[in-house]
Parts: sequence; C-alpha cells; structure tokens
Amino acid sequence: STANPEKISRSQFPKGFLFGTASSAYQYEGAVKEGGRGPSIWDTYTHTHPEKIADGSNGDIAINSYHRYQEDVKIMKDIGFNAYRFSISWTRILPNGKLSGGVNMEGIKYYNNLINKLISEGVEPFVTLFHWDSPQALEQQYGGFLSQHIVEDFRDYANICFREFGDRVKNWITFNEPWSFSIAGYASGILAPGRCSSWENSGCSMGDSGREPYTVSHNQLLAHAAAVQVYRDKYQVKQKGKIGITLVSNWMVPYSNSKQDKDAAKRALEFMYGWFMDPLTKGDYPPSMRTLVGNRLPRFTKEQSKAINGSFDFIGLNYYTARYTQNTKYSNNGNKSYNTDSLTNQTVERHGTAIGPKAGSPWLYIYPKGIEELLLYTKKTYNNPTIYITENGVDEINNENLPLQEALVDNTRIEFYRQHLFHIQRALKEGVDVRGYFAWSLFDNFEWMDGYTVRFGINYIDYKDGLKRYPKHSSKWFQHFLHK
Ligand SMILES: N=C(Cc1ccccc1)N[C@@H]1O[C@H](CO[C@@H]2OC[C@@H](O)[C@H](O)[C@H]2O)[C@@H](O)[C@H](O)[C@H]1O
Repeated sequence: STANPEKISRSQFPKGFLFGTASSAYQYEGAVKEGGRGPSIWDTYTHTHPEKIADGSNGDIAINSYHRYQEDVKIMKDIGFNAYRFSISWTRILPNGKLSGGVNMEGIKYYNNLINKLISEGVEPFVTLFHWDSPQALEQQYGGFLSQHIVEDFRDYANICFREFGDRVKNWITFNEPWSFSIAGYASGILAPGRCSSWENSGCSMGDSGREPYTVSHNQLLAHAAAVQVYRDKYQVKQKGKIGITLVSNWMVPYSNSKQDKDAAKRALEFMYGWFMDPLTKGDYPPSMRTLVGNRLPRFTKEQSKAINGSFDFIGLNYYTARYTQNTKYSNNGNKSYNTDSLTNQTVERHGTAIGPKAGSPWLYIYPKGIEELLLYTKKTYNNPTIYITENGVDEINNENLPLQEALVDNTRIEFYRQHLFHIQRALKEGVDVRGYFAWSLFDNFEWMDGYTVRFGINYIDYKDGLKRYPKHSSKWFQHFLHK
C-alpha cells in the first residue's frame, strides 16, 4: 500500500513459503551432563575460560529446552510458525565423538521425542548437524577440525542421524556458519576453541591466525561433502529429503564510488561468502583468495573438488548486518591473519554517519536492504540456487533493572522484522528462489561470548524466575503477520 510503502503481509509470500525460528543445541538445551551427553569444546571453553564470556556464564542449563521442549513447541505453534530449525548435539549421539566410542541411545531418544512433537504439531523440522559444539574427545585426540581425521568422524555421526531421523527429517543442514567457526574460533579467538596468534591480543595461548582458519574451513568443507555423499548414496532416494549448508555473510557497501573501494567490497564478499560458495558451485576457492592467501590456502584434490562442487540442494543464508568496505594496505609487520589478508577495511560508519541504527550488540547495525542485495548477488553470482534464510534477527542489551512488562516491549525488533521481510519479498519479485525464513531466535538464549547479556528472542526468558517464557510484542506481531 502507498500509505506505508514497507507494509508487509503473509499474502505477499508464496503459499508454501515456510516461516520458522532457529536455535542451537548448546544455546538452548542445557542438561549438559544428562542423558549420556559427552563434553563438547563449548563445555571446556566456558569452564576453562569464563573470563572470555561477557558474564562468565555457560550453557550448563541455558534455557533448559532439553526438559521443556514440549512447552516450547506449543509456543511456536501458537504463534503460527510451521518450521523449526534446531541443531543436534554431536556428543549426545556419540559422547566420545567417534562411532567406536558407542552410540548413546538416550540422545537418539531425546531427538526422536523432539522431532515427533514437532511433526505432531505440523511444524517442519530443519536439522543442523554441526552448530559449533565439536566433541572434546576429538579436540584432544587430533585437534578437532584442524585435522582431516574429523572428516570420517563427522561422516559417521551424520550417517547415524540420517539413519535414525531421516524418515521424518526432510531438511538437513550440515554446518552452521563455517565462516564464524573458523574466524571467531581460530583467527580472533573469541569463540571456542579460542585459538589465534599471540599478537592478535585476544588472550589466546595457542594458534596461528594466518593458517588455522583456512585449514579449519577446508576440513569443514571436506566433512560437509562427505556427509552429503553418504546422504545421496544411502538415504536420499528412499527418504526424499534435501540437504544443504548454512552460510553467513554481511552485505558489503563500497565506502566510496572509487574502483578500489568497489573492488574491495567484492573482495570482502569473496573472503566471507565466496570462501564457501565458490567451492560449492565451482569446486575451488575464489581467485582473489588464491592470489592474496597463497600457499596458506589449502588445495583440493581433483576428487575432493568434484565431491564439493554441487554438494547441496539448497543454501541456508544467515543475514544480520552490513559494512562499508574500503580498499586498504596493511603493514602489520609481516604478521599474517585472515583479518588482513583481504586488504579490506570494514567500517560501520562513513563520514561520521552510521550505516544504520545500532542494535544491542556493538557489531549489529540494522541495514535491511542488505538482505535483498545479498539475495540478488547470490542469484546473479551463483546461478540462482534455492535459498532459505536460516537466521535473521536483532538483539537488545539485557537490562536487569527493567521491569518485566517493559522488557517485553521490543519495537526495534518489530521494525527489524518488518523491514527485512519487506526486502525479502522484493527479492522474491526479482526472481530469487528463496523458500523460507527463520527468525533468530524463538527465545533469548546463551549468546556465545556475550552469554546472557544480550537478548535475541521474540519471546523473553526470565533468568531470575525459573526460566519462565513470556511473549515479547514481536511474537504478537508475528502471530498477526502469520494470521493466527
Ligand atoms: N553470531 C554469529 C556469528 C558470530 C559469532 C561470534 C563472533 C562473530 C560472529 N552467528 C549467528 O548469530 C546468532 C547471534 O549471534 C549473537 O550475535 C550478537 C553477539 O553479541 C552474540 O555474542 C552472538 O551470539 C548466534 O546466536 C547464532 O548461533 C549464530 O549462528
């Protein structure tokens, strides 16, 4: 309507378009020592380095979804969502990471209960196999994703999940944001396992920011391809499901109209998004990375390149924010890091003006048009793949002094969703094959290095009173938007 050009309604999306919310095991489940679960690197990281978490917290209890999933599924159903994205904890299925360590039947039982509950409520499960919680046993044994041994162990884990759940789960996501796991875990060291070069001054005791991120992304891609191979060879014909991978990217806006800055914006996209999209669609890393990273960038064998190229039925895309990007030279006296390899500098403001309104977290600036630009860029650059937006959301700072009723008023979040959905339906009109949308997140939860100090939920969790769930205004907004 002309009144509010960014007015948005469910009827502007295709009938079969899925609307859901997203979560992850370590951020939601809790019960870390229950049901036979083995330790993950996030258990080790939060307990060994509480100082690396804003409030020194951890996911031991999180929001206790392990015991409250029945209530949680009812909440999402009552809002009107028809899909739910969650991750399986590798160490609930294989407590020691390996098949030889034995399969934990209590873990199988828990996820069967969750999947059955979702299906009984008409909610489509989207299951992520890896959302950063690697088995601690494999970290100790061979350095986890730093070693190619992870490929066969991940493949064995994926095989168990396809076999046990694949009769009901028809949408599989192998990895969540391999970029974040590699960069935050091995270049800046702010996520588990917290490795980086000593000169990155993130208080890392070990690591190499110029090599390890590239090794870890390479092994995630190899593991992804191995799991897809198993799915296609053994399960897909019978189970008729789809399999993909979830990537994250910022939208990159050239800082100026100069050719250098326009090239820099494209290079920044290649280093964050093309790093994975190029191997998945062309069988090798972007030429810009080959040139700038040189022998620190691993090579694919011919067989590996063939296995990775085309190894997806859909792409999951997580979008949060955008950056101004300028061409730059670095002279960090020979210290090599992913963070400087791309010769780009990303900023949140230009000539004193921010790229958009700031959210709770210091890195989250709201730039709705970026989701449309990123979708169009994907269509144009990567031959119009099927896409699901597997995460999109905004946070507020957790203010302990705010009365409950005030904490439920989240108008910024309502505007965030209205504007991003508006730009997604514009991308749809321009022929982008986007088939569903998952808000991050159904509930406030353990937000990694920020612990419980930021809130992303469309529903509020009262951490001071039994983790009670309360609807924020944005969940009411979704209820109306979804016509419930
Ligand atoms: N947060 C990321 C990517 C990331 C994380 C840390 C450092 C650099 C980049 N990705 C997605 O964003 C979601 C929101 O992430 C929060 O964003 C604000 C940060 O302050 C907070 O620490 C982070 O958890 C996560 O909860 C999902 O698990 C994750 O898939």
